[in-house]
Amino acid sequence: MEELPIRPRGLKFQADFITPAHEAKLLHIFQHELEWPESRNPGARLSLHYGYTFDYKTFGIDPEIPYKPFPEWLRPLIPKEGGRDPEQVCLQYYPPGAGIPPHVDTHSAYDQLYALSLGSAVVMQFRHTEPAGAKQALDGEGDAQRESVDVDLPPRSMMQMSGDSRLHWEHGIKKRKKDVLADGTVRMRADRWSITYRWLRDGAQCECGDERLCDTAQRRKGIEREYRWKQQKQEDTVEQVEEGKVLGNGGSQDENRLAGISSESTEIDHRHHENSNALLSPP
Ligand SMILES: O=C(O)CCC(=O)C(=O)O
Ligand SMILES: [Fe+2]
Repeated sequence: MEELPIRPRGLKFQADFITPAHEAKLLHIFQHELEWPESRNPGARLSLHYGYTFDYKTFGIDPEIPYKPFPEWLRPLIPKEGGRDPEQVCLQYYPPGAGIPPHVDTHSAYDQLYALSLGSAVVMQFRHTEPAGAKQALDGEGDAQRESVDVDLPPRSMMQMSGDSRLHWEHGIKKRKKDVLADGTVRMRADRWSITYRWLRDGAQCECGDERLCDTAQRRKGIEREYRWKQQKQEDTVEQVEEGKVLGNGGSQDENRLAGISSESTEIDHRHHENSNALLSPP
């Protein structure tokens, strides 16, 4: 696959991964043979999952949910570069006007990531937030700087998110019925399907260290903070004993929670975390 010569780096692309005739057969299957879940909100994105289900409590495969074998039509659509079959494949349907909020696919859970587009073309936004103080001349926003890049996803194209595009940029699709292209053309959206392929990361820990986007880095930071907090508490206690002060019971439950850590970890669905600056609770 060819890497696109753009920021974010690491975005690889293959146009015409399948023929229009093959695509037409798939769309027929998607529209007439598959049972889609009932939509809670009319006009929203729908998802069907194949393979294993990831458990966000244990950060491993959910043993409660049986493996769902890949259907025959899916087999020829699996990218070969992955080496082995992906552990998880997600088919999504986007009616015109549907989107997916900006997110990064959970770092610790998943390693490689590919997505095949079918039906309508759509514009996907990649965005990157540079922490305050970084030199790049980007759009200023508060103390951080945000860069946004539109990537057009034509039908039948396969995209791989690797490197920066996988780990350090968020991606999403705006909820709207039309896209405005780089040359100003307004393009109406129609029905779109995508197939996302995910390979589980060995050991379920990511080493990228990006505290904005990486759940492993965020969890480690939380544990480190708690450790420092406990150390400090111990040192204070020793000082108090030495000074002959009266001791409390070592801190209430509330105090023992991590200080200053928000934990809004929004899930797009059960297999997939929408990014937030989420910090997980200590294990
Ligand atoms: O619809 C797509 O092309 C990608 C969707 C996505 O970002 C995801 O499922 O994680
Ligand atoms: Fe994603």
